[in-house]
Amino acid sequence: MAKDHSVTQHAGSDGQFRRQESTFRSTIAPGTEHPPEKGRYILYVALICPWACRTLHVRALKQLEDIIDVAVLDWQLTEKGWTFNRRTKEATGDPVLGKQLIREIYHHDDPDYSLRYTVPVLFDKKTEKIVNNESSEIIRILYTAFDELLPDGSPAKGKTYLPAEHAAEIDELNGWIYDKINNGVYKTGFATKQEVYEAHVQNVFDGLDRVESILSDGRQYLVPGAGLSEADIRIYPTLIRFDAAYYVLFKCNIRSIRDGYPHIHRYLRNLYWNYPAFSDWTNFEHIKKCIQGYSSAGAANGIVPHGPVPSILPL
Ligand SMILES: N[C@@H](CCC(=O)N[C@@H](CS)C(=O)NCC(=O)O)C(=O)O
Repeated sequence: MAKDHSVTQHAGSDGQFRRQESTFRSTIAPGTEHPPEKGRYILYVALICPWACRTLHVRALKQLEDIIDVAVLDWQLTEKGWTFNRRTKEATGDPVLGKQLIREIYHHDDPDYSLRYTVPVLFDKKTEKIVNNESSEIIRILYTAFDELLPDGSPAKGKTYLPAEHAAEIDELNGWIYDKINNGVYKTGFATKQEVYEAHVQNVFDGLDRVESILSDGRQYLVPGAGLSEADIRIYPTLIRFDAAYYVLFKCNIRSIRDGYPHIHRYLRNLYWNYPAFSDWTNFEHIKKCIQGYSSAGAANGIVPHGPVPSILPL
């Protein structure tokens, strides 16, 4: 059996949080161990998690709701990791193996697995194996792997969010947005030394300043020529959680999006209000509860912060 690590410890002795490399990195393709098949795969997710939600947004954009199943975990990251507790109406339990904890899914595949038990997990119900636990790869799998199963005439068929002619530009944005914003908020929030926190919080706001300046020409998408693209899909889950969660929980509070970044705020509300694939899979209740979930040992005292009110402003 794998030895346990501490789920609640995120930073090393130098006060720095370093995200581990995901280890399940297979794909879904015809003729492989994991061929595309309706109803064969399930995504294990927590709705508080931005990495998991990017896979849900793509699942919805690609109209794969009838093809790939979803299991929603409880909102709280406990000392045993994510659980299948069913305290909210969204929580599904584990419909495949009937497990109680996400770590049991990992150990079902690999009894020796001893790294972090993260979501999302893309799981093959037939082989009972984890296909992939890296969201940036899962979304790319979803762009194409199931296209042959989509009905003819479906606008999602053949639609990729990484068009070849814009791939380099999207990758360039992904690189620094990951470092400064997506992962930047975690590096800030999990820092356990003041000077480490100070450096990272500045980095987050440098990143937001840069995004604000890109969007200041009024564009609706980060790469206008590509329309909605992976760059937007990857930044959205962090931006939508920013004021409700990261501003409070991770002390990313130099400015809020709502009051400090008019162009990002406009851009974010456009994505939320005009794309059900984003809003349907944005659950502010779970997002706000995560503050309680992540801070059980800290000053949160089990209280879920009330604001911001409303959770998102109208367009
Ligand atoms: N590289 C992974 C990161 C996923 C990740 O860190 N998920 C967090 C939730 S937001 C998690 O499950 N954390 C549990 C833990 O670290 O114990 C991905 O993008 O898929």
